[in-house]
Amino acid sequence: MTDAPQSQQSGLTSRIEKLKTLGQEATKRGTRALFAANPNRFGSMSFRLDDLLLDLSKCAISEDDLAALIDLARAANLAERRDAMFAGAKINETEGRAVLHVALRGRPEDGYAVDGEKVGEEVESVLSAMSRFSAALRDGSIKGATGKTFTDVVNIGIGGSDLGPAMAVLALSPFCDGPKLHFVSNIDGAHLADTIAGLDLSTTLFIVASKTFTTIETMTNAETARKKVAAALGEEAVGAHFAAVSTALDKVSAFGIPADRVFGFWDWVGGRYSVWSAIGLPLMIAIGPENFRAFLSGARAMDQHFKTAPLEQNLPVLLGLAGWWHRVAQGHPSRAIIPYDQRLARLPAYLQQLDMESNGKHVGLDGRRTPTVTGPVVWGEPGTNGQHAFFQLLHQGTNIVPVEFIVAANGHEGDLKHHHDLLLANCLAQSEALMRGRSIEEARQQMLGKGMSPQEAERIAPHREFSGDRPSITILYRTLDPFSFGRLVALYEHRVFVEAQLFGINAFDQWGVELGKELATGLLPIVTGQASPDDRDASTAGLVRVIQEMRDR
Ligand SMILES: O=P(O)(O)OC[C@H]1O[C@](O)(CO)[C@@H](O)[C@@H]1O
Repeated sequence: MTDAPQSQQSGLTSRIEKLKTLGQEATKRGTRALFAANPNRFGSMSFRLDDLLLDLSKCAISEDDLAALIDLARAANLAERRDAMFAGAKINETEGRAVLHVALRGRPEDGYAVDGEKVGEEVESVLSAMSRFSAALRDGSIKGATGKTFTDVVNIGIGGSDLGPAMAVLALSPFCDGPKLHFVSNIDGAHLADTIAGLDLSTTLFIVASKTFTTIETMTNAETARKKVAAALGEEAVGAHFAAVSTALDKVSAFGIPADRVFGFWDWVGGRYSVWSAIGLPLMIAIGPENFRAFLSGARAMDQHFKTAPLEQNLPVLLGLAGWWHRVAQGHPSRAIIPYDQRLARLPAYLQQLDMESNGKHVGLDGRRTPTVTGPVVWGEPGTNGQHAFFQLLHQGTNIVPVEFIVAANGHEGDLKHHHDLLLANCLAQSEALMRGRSIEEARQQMLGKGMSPQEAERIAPHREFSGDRPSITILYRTLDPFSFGRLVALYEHRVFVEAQLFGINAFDQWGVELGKELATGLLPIVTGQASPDDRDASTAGLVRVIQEMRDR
C-alpha cells in the first residue's frame, strides 16, 4: 500500500482516517443497534463458498462501513497485488522471491510459473515421489534396518516445518490410518527424550524437516536422534531410519540421508506456507496420498475463489477487512481464535506463526514506519475448554477482544451426537452472549426472581452485568475433512495476505526473528563458561552468573 505514488497515498490516508472515525462511531453504536435497524442483517452480512459460511453479522460493521472497507481495498490495489502473487511476481521484495505456495495445490491448467518457467511438473514430480514413499511406508514395503515394518514416524522440525503438519495430523485424525506420527520441535532435550521414550527405534522413522537445513533446533535434535539410532541399531542403520525435507539439498546429503528419501521444495514457498509442499510428508504418511490430494484440492478451491470472486463476496477479502477494521479502525490489540473442535487444538498456534510472523512488522514496503498499527496478537484455545479459563475476560474484561469461532455442523463420532449438539449450543451461546450482554436491570431482576434480598441483588448486580456488543466472527462448515480443512487453512493464508496489503507491509519475510538467533550463538560459549559475560549488558551478565552458580557440575 505504501509503495503507491503520493496522490494515491494521500487518497489512502484520507480513507483510513475516515474509516477510523467510522470505527470509533461503530464501537459506540455497537452491533445490537445494527440488528434492530435491519433484522435481515444475518443475510446481508454472512457470506458463503459452498458449505463454508463466514458470518460477520456479529461485528459492529454496518453495510456502509463494509462498502467503505471495500473501497479501501480497491484503493490499496489489493486485487492487483493478489494477481501479482498468482502470476509468480517477486512480491517478497525484501528477499527478492516469488510467493507461490498456491502452485503447490495447483493443477496443470493453472499454469503457475516463476521467472517464466512453469513449476507444475516439478511440483507434481515431488508429490508423486512423496506418494510412492508414503504408500510404501503405509503398506509396510519399506522396512527398517532390522527388517521390521515402521510403526512410528517422528518429524523433527520447527516453525513452519512443524506447526502445519502437526496441526493437520491432529485435525484429520479420523483419516489417520498409517504409522503413528510424533513431532519434535523444541531444542529442549525433554521434547526429543519424552517423544522417543516409548518408541522402538527399530520400527521408527525420523523425518528431518527444515527449509534451510541450518536451523539450530532442528539440526541439534536430528543429530541427537541420529546418534540414538546409531547406538541402538548400528551406524549402518541410519540411512534406513531417516528421510529429509528441505530446499537445501546439498546440506541434506552431508547429513547422510540417501537421495531417494529426500524431498525438495523451492525458495518461493515460505516456511509458514509450506504445509502443502513436501513439508506435508508426515500428513501424507498419516492420511494417505489420496486424502492429502483432497487437502490440496480444498486449498485450491479457496485459491480459485480468492482469485475470481468479486471483492464484496470474497471470503478471504472480507475476513481480512473485518480483521483490519477490528485492529486499525477500532483499535483492538488482539484477536482470539477459538475452534469448537478439539482436533483443531493446534490451529491457534499455527495461526500465530502464519499471522504474527507475517504481519508483526512496523516497517512498510517503502522502508518507512507504517502509517497504522499492524497485525494483532493472535491467541486461542479450543472451546469449550476456553470457556472455563479465559472467557471471563472476553465477556467482562476491560479490553475488547474480537473472537473468531470456528465450528463444524457435524462431528465424526456418530455415536456421540449429543456431544456435538452441546458443542454447537455452547459455541452459539458464547457469540450470542458476547453480542447480547445482560443489563444491570436484567441481572437484578434475575436475582430477585431467585429470592435474593433487594439489598443483596443491588450489591451483586454490577458484577453480573455484561456490556455486550463484543464483536465475533463465526466460520461454519459441514464437517472437518481433508477438503474442508485445506480450504479453511487457505482462507486464513489469504486473509493474512489481505491484511498485509492494507497495512502496506511485506507479509513474506521474517527479519524480526534474526537478532535473537544471532545473540544465542554468541551466548552459548558464555553459558558454558568458555567465554566471559562481561561484555554483555548488566542484566544478561548477571543472569549468566546466577545460572553458573546454580548449574549442576
Ligand atoms: O524450516 P527451517 O528453515 O528450519 O525454518 C524453521 C522456521 O524458522 C523460521 O525461519 C523463523 O525462525 C520460520 O520462518 C521457519 O518456519
